[in-house]
Amino acid sequence: MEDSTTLDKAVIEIKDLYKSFGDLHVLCGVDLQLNKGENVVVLGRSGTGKSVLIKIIAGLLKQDRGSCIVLGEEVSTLNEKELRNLRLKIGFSFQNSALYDSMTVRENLEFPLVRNVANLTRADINEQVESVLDAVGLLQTINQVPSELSGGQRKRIGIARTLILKPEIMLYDEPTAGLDPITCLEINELINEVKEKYHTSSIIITHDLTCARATGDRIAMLLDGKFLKQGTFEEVFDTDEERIKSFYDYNFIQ
Ligand SMILES: Nc1ncnc2c1ncn2[C@@H]1O[C@H](COP(=O)(O)OP(=O)(O)OP(=O)(O)O)[C@@H](O)[C@H]1O
Repeated sequence: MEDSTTLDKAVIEIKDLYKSFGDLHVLCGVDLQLNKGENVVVLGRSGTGKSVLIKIIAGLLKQDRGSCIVLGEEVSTLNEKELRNLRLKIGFSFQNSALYDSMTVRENLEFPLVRNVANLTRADINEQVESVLDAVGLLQTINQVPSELSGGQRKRIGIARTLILKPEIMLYDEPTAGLDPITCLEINELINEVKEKYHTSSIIITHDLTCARATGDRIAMLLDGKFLKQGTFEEVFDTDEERIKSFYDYNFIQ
């Protein structure tokens, strides 16, 4: 019997999810719950199906079996209009921040706002752009173009661009990939600040254990198509399970 208080708190509820591509069985009975205000890290080696999982959550792929309920709605049953509405409540931070190179930071941030929110005055737009830039610590870059920014700064602007629509859920795909260790720490801090300031619930996809430890209230370890273990960082890695131990050792001896 489900606990109704737990269900009320869930913003994403995935149950017994399966996804194959021909003979390639990628997800084989995945269960995952993201609660309101929580950061869940999905850890797994390359090719284990982390991106496939994110795409099912975003309605970009359909599962073969099982359910994926996001903000109370089974994603696979939504039509295009319903999907668009749902996606407005989800902020996607992708590996390449995909900013528009020809636009300034200000214009990059205005773009999603003007496109998705009706009846904003010039003052509203300025206020929201400046507020979100301030939140990511980059107000001073407002008139610069992406090519003048560092990789870490571009990542922050990418996050700001998703935050400007005030999403309830953030999906971070490899937020620290390709960044130097200090910048990685700054991005980890930012992910935690976003949770506090914007009250988001987040799934963070990574194979960076430092990021996982710094940002995850809970870690879910994806292996062979299933979550092998879920818990705090210590709970997951304090184990005799060989596959988890080797994942840990490999990451820290690189
Ligand atoms: N549309 C698709 N058609 C066929 N195979 C696919 C498709 N999408 C993903 N796959 C396969 O599913 C497997 C899981 O891919 P996925 O991109 O989810 O891995 P990942 O865990 O995100 O890896 P990485 O960390 O390298 O990004 C891979 O073998 C991939 O080739």
